[in-house]
Amino acid sequence: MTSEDRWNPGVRSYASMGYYDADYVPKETDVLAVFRVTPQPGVDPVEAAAAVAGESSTATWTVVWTDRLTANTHYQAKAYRVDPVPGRPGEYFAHVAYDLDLFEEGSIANLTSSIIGNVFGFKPLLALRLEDMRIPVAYVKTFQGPAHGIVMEREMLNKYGRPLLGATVKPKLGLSARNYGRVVFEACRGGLDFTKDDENINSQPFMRWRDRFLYCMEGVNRAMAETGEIKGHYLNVTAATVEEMYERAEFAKELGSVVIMIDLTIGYSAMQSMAHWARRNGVLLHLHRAGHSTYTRQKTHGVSFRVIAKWCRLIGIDHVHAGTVVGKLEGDPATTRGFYDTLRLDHIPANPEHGIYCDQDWASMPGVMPVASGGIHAGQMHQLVELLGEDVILQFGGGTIGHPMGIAAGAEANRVALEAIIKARNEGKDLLREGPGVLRAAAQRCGPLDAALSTWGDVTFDYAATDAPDVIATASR
Ligand SMILES: O=C(COP(=O)(O)O)[C@H](O)[C@H](O)COP(=O)(O)O
Ligand SMILES: [Mg+2]
Repeated sequence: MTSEDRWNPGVRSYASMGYYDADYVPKETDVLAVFRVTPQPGVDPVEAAAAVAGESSTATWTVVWTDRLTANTHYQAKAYRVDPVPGRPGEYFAHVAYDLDLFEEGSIANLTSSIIGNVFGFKPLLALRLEDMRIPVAYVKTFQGPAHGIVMEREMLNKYGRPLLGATVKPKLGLSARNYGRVVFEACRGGLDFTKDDENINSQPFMRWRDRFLYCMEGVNRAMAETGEIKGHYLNVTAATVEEMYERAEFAKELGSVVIMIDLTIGYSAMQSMAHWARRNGVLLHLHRAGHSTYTRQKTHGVSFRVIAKWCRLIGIDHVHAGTVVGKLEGDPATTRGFYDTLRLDHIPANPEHGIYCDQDWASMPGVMPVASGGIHAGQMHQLVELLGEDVILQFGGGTIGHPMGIAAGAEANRVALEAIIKARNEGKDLLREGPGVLRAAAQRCGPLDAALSTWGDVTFDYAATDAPDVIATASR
């Protein structure tokens, strides 16, 4: 191609416009993205990858002469590697590099408007999934990061050496504020560290937010007085406007709450505003990933949750739901491990077996506390600790509130099970093999745990995972 051809008016391939460069060596400061591209029949995978690079950076469908008024090649994203996905005919991993200058500092809204802006609707692609991103340290440093982070949270709560325990109040909707507060009190006095509003508890006619906050904090304060431990209830401040969320958050702080909660549905800019508020006000920020499965679960189209996890860490969330593996909701063990590593570690090397396609260096940005929640119970405690480690919040909603002897007994069962399993871990026991025996032994001295094991001990959710990594063979498949 002569340079004159490149600027002839009309339509030409994205690859020939410069959006594919097999020789490109990414710079340390580039933002990298790995997409799973499924081209339409007859569309060349390299051209499809170039189109993704083009449409997510500077290109449109035709040559435009105004490109020549810019440092065009500098601003063009470049697809530099296209590999077939193992075992998935018709799908390709396309690696794309974006110069740092394409993005506004500290803005997930801006980053996402490029990377997942238009391109997911592009007709020549049957489907498109953002699998992973490498956020360069130069860009990491433009974000606040977790309002407090894992280390600081443990200091604030004065709780070390074990996972934290929580419960989502059930039923999800319909309780009056006073009864809701009773559930909070019972669960906290029984041994949990936290209780939690559900994702869809905001300010409905059956319970307005101010009443809920008052009765929840009454429950938290009474439980703290009774147990001598710090307790919290994630007061969900999700609302229609950011102004309203600020008002609710201020009231939570005024009542002495250590934590507030938001839902992913509020959007990235609102999340960033709330993260900045949380840092300014010394209140932990819990995020429920409500809605994420609409676009994270299916392998061929959408955005992997590992990317959402990275964005959450940059945004400044302190807690984020990240899966249980053994519970009622989607969670392949290897993929979930990738999410947990992304949230907690300082440096994460590429490891396709865990769905991690790019090295990620967080440059000491604090870690986000992952939350395991959704259909878990005390009988799984050994698996949860083995699979998810220590820096995690284990949340048993039904698995506390559904206990046959009552809510405080449900909480006690979970706390005793956890402490027995942590003791066994500290003694070097093999949790997966010996864990059930450890739990049975603890249940002999704890009626509530005995009742939990006989009610739920056999409950499992054994379904094939939808979102397992595509590598040659993994232990999880
Ligand atoms: O209400 C619950 C769990 O209740 P229960 O403990 O009674 O099943 C949460 O909304 C889910 O955990 C969310 O899922 P995820 O944590 O995967 O985002
Ligand atoms: Mg829920």
